[in-house]
Amino acid sequence: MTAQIECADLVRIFSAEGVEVQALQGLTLRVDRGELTAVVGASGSGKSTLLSILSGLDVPTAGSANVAGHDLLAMDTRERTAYRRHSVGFVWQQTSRNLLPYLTAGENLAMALAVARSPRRQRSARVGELLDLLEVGAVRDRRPAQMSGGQQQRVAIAVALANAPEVLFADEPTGELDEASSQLVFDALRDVNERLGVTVLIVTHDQRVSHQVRRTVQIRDGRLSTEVLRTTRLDAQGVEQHHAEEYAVLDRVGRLQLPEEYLKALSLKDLVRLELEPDHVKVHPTADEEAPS
Ligand SMILES: Nc1ncnc2c1ncn2[C@@H]1O[C@H](COP(=O)(O)OP(=O)(O)OP(=O)(O)O)[C@@H](O)[C@H]1O
Repeated sequence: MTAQIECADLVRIFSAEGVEVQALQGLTLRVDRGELTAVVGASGSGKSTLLSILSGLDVPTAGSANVAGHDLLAMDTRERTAYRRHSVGFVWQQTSRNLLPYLTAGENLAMALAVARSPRRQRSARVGELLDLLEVGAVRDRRPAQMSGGQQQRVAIAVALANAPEVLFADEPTGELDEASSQLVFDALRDVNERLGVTVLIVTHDQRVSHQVRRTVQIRDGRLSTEVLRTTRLDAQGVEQHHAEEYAVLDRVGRLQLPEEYLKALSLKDLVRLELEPDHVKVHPTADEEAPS
């Protein structure tokens, strides 16, 4: 498989009024071409910082980042603009960032196609095709305020696909939607991923996204901590069974983050005792009297 997004040891330090904040602390992530992946994490974990870097809006303090064959640290301003215009697409949480309020769905899309330099004579047909793909052909002549939240986001996905991007980034795409509309938007993202083969990265604080995608990676304190992989199998009756398994991410130097509930359940802190067994590693809490003074 070819990597479509590859970040290694990403560090981003912000300095404000003499205080340093390490938003990313050595984050490593690989997403293969055609994958549909979600990045989840609590507020402040570093999700927006990662997305700003991947979308070419920000540069990391250290590490490497490569998207669709572009080295994001080596690009000059012109290459950065071309990268954003031709290689990647964006869907943001707020409609106002995705669609112009005074244009209809069709006009928004036609404008995105013009910016993407799509041949003029094919534009009208492309508008129809993309709106139909997202099942929002019926709102072609409506302005955003005349659409439901779910329709706005699906039109936004159509607009994001206007430049036929290799990678689609979606930042909290369901943040302002109810459960039913969120489902439609996730279905739409899954559909464009499957039908067009575009690599999709969804960034969200909503843990429920892991039911919607095959792979969910969790950021904690600016680093990947766990990964949930969902698989679908057919049972003996031929009925689809979904199975989700959570893995801890082990980085190149052997660091891993234990899930917070494990730390709490066994009061694990500061020092733990490790024991190597033939096929696994045990982690024991250290009793106070055991701990070196
Ligand atoms: N421009 C900045 N200057 C200073 N600190 C920043 C800046 N941007 C982000 N941070 C800090 O970096 C850390 C990670 O922030 P980030 O916005 O990436 O998290 P997040 O997971 O996207 O959070 P949220 O879900 O609330 O948007 C936070 O501690 C944040 O306060």
